[in-house]
Amino acid sequence: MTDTPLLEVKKLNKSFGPVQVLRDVDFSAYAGQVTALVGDNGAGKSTLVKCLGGIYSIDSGDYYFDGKPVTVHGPRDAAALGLEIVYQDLALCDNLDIVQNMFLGREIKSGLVLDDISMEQKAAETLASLSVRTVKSVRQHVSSLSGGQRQTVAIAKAVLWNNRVVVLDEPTAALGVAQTAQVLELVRRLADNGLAVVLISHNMNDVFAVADRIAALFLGQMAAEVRASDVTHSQVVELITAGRSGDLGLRQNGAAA
Ligand SMILES: Nc1ncnc2c1ncn2[C@@H]1O[C@H](COP(=O)(O)OP(=O)(O)OP(=O)(O)O)[C@@H](O)[C@H]1O
Repeated sequence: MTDTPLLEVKKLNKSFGPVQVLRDVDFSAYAGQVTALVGDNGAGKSTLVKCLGGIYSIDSGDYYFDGKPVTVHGPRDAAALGLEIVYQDLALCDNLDIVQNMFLGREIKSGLVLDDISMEQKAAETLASLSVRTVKSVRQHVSSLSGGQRQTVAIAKAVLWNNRVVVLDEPTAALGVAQTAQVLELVRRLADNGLAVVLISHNMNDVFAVADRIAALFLGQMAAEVRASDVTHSQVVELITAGRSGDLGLRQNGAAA
């Protein structure tokens, strides 16, 4: 495991009008690792990832990618760095098949016509590289897929474009037990393939099943960034609900200390 972050923000601040939502937030994501971003409702998780993805401009703070300072002024800048966010609503088109969804807006063309064979091959290769076996045909319409399969397609779409950081917003929120297990396996595989994965989750079982690191936001401040192996479920719950955990000692950043 490398200890140099692929993506890092320092002292990030973000307000909406008079309301300061993120205060001096430090956050890092590492290649080959899953970083769980946890926090109560309204703690600032979505706002943080939208700042990372250039959807919200930041008020102040430093953004580093591959150890170098970068400026992210919009989603295109984040996409150019290789960062993709997979939102809860997945933004898939029901009336299109898997290949069409994966290449939507970025179709491969041969001259003026769509190169369906290349796109089909690449879609199938991407799913195979992620060991996805639940999808029978890449020509299946997305409307016919289960929730877990849809999540899988959205994640595969995110990795198709050589992204280096993939942010997953509650990927198992709407799934049953078996599909949750499949999606978590996929999340783990993304990291094992070298991607930096950021997993927003409220589910402690999911977090401990796949995360290498846990970053806990509390009322817009980073309460702690810790290795998952260094903390217990109840310590993380304390960080989420109280912003601190009495017996975590110096490893936490001390937002509410
Ligand atoms: N566009 C906005 N304008 C004003 N306030 C906002 C805006 N977006 C978010 N907020 C506020 O910022 C705070 C953090 O919201 P955010 O959605 O980032 O939290 P979250 O941790 O993702 O919560 P949840 O788990 O419920 O999705 C909340 O108090 C929210 O009301």
